[in-house]
Amino acid sequence: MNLASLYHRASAVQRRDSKQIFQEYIKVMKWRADGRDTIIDIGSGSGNVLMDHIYPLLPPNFKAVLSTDISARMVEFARQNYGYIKRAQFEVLDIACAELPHHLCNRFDHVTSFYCLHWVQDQKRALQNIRQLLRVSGGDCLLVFLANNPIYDVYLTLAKTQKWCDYMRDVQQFISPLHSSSDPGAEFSKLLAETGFVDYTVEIRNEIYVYDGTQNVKDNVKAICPFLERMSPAMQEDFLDDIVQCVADMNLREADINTKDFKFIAPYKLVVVYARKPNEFLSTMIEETERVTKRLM
Ligand SMILES: C[S@@+](CC[C@H](N)C(=O)[O-])C[C@H]1O[C@@H](n2cnc3c(N)ncnc32)[C@H](O)[C@@H]1O
Ligand SMILES: CC(C)=CCC/C(C)=C/CC/C(C)=C/C(=O)O
Repeated sequence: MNLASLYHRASAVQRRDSKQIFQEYIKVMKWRADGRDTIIDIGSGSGNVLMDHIYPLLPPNFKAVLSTDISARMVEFARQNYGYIKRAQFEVLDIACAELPHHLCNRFDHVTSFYCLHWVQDQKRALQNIRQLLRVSGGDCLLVFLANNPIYDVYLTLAKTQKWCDYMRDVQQFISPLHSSSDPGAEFSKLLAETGFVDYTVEIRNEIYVYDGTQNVKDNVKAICPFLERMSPAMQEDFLDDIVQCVADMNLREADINTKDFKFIAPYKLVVVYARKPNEFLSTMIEETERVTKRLM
């Protein structure tokens, strides 16, 4: 994702869910007795959720918050817009990378991530890295991401058409790994156990978001759709029109008598994970086992 300024403006559902869930979990998270917490946020995008909704709720004397994203353009946009915040830092980071930069290992009291992990196909790798970001003993993470969303069915439908298949051959890479899971909670819980988290909850929340107006839903799709940058501007408009028609064919579009436009209904499943890293002894054992396993592979 690279359209930072558009995402900054067209990300209402992401802001709504992230803010609400953080307000709930702030009471559950294990904040340091000295209040000097360090936080890293994964997939911060334009930084609006982290800086406008999470940062103001952090303990008053927290030490630092690191905003990270795989996209250098997103990181630069966030730095331009929020770099004035003294305790905020900004860094490019692929949470599914094979090896974490050494300076990030075992450094953070908390890992947060909002609306990012459904973009990551290797979620086990991501969880291993998240665990390694946390301080050796303890530390916790709050992860909020999509299990499924109708936009993925729209992508899969259009990818089969003669008209768009050439632009969407890698469509599967952009579908949430849990989109077609019959039990996303169990699937992700298994990953958490396999990556050494011993104390965790996984909630699957059935949510709905209503997009008012055709242009609004187009802007929200445009902000996150990975295929548009492969098309000319004229083709982009045609593609967005076909997305809207596909949504209508799925009976997710309703006439809005007040505006003579339409409302677009998006029912989706949201995964909310809260997990704590085990104590030092157990952590060390797990990391040693992982190192030996890697050497034997
Ligand atoms: C939908 S945005 C979410 C932004 C912000 N967290 C929010 O809640 O609005 C998803 C972000 O995840 C980033 N992303 C995708 N894959 C990633 C990866 N492997 N590692 C880190 N960030 C990634 C994208 O570049 C994008 O900025
Ligand atoms: C009715 C309908 C399909 C509306 C489009 C919903 C939409 C824009 C979903 C985006 C989901 C997503 C991948 C969000 C993100 O990563 O931030």
